[in-house]
Order: sequence, then structure tokens, then C-alpha cells
Amino acid sequence: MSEEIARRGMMLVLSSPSGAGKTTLARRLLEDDDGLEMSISCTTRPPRPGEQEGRDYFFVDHDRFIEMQSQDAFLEWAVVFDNRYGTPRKPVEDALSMGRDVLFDVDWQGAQKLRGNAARDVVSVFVLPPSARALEERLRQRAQDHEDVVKKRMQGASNEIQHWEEYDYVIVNSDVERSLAFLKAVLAAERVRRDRQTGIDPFVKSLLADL
Ligand SMILES: Nc1nc2c(ncn2[C@@H]2O[C@H](COP(=O)(O)OP(=O)(O)O)[C@@H](O)[C@H]2O)c(=O)[nH]1
Ligand SMILES: Nc1ncnc2c1ncn2[C@@H]1O[C@H](COP(=O)(O)OP(=O)(O)O)[C@@H](O)[C@H]1O
Repeated sequence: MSEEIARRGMMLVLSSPSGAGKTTLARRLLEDDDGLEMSISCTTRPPRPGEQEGRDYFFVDHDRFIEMQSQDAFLEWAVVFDNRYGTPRKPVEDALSMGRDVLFDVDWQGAQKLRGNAARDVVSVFVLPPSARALEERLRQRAQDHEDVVKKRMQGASNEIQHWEEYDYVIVNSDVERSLAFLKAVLAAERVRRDRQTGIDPFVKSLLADL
């Protein structure tokens, strides 16, 4: 059984313009997959209604964020829509060393930095909205951001989408169930990549020895 064979954990990176649906997809994927854990970022952005400390983000003030930067506590960090966002280093390193997979919801800058640190371990997926109108509707339907925040995110969408070609996989998120099925397929296929299965070589050797 392939489950018994040791392998390195992967970093599954999801990016999209704000509102395309990556948070929704990430939550669903985490519910259905025990081998995957979320990298919870720190942010200086204020919490939205319903967001929980330690589940959605660690909400920190600007000074604390700068302090963490100076302590090298982030695997990567970036400024997005005037706020700072950063990936705490330790939980990711611990999970990967235990062969667990880690899911990241980061922008194109974060994806570039993670690839720069560990290209072999990164599998990246870009999520596109089916249309500009759908994106705007989703941003408004979320109804948790003020109008000027929605406008800023619509304006930022083209900038984020410019980077779609840097990603391994691209999913047009028309229907959540369909997109989720694609994401699960990516995860399943990437888990059985030969070079990710560190235990496959000794396994094959012992198999051959028993023949
Ligand atoms: N580089 C980087 N980007 C992040 C991090 N956490 C969140 N982001 C990105 O910051 C952007 C804004 O996130 P957020 O304010 O939660 O709004 P959302 O786009 O509607 O989910 C999104 O593109 C996220 O992917 C992080 O730790 N590092
Ligand atoms: N495939 C989809 N079809 C319709 N609405 C969607 C779809 N995916 C997400 N949404 C909705 O769009 C809004 C933005 O989704 P969210 O996951 O918060 O996006 P992101 O994390 O990319 O900013 C939410 O209200 C969510 O319920």
C-alpha cells in the first residue's frame, strides 16, 4: 500500500484574485482530507465578521508583525492591499518533516517566495473566476468588506491574474464541487509522484529481493 511508504510532505499553494473562491475551496479540502493541514498566516488586516483568531489568521498589529520579521519568524511575507501578510515558519517546517502536506492561501508574491525556497516541494494552483462579473458578485455577496475595499480588490484582480502562468495547475472556479474534485485529483496525483516518495527505493529493493 502506498500509504505505508515514507514520503516528503508537499506545499500545496493556492492563489487567486480576491473573491475567486480559494478560501471556500481550501476549507472544503481540509474538511475532507486528514493528511493536509492549513498554514495559518499572520496579518495586520482587521478581522472580518465571523473570522476567528487562529483559524482564519493570527491577527497582529503592525509593530508585532515587524518584530516577527526581525526574528526571522516568517517563511515568506508580503504587503497585499496595504496590509502585511506572513507565513509562520515553524508549523510548516514541523508538518513537512512529519510527511504531512500543508495548504497555503497566499498571493503571487508568496507563491514565488515559497518556490524560491523549496521549488521541489511546492505544487501551485491558480484559481480563476469564470468572469469579471462573477468575481464582482462574489466580492459583494461576501458583503463583509466596505465598498472601497471591494473596489480595491477588483482593481487588484488583474495584477494577481498576470501571474497565472507561473502556476502548475489552473482551475476556473465555476462550480465549487467541480473545482474541489480537481483539487483532490491534483493532491492525489502529486502524492504518488516518484520523487516525492522517499521510501519507494528501499521498498522496491526489498520487493525485488523477495521475488
Ligand atoms: N504572501 C502572502 N500572502 C498572503 C498570506 N496570507 C494571505 N495572503 C494573501 O493576501 C490576499 C488577501 O487576503 P485576504 O485579506 O484574506 O482576502 P481574500 O483574498 O479575500 O482571501 C490574498 O491574495 C491571500 O492569498 C501570506 O501569509 N503571505
Ligand atoms: N464556485 C463558486 N460559485 C459561486 N460562489 C462562490 C464560488 N466559490 C466561492 N464563492 C463565493 O464567493 C465569495 C468569495 O469566496 P472566498 O472563498 O471568500 O474567496 P477568496 O478566498 O478567493 O477571496 C464567497 O461568498 C463564496 O461563498
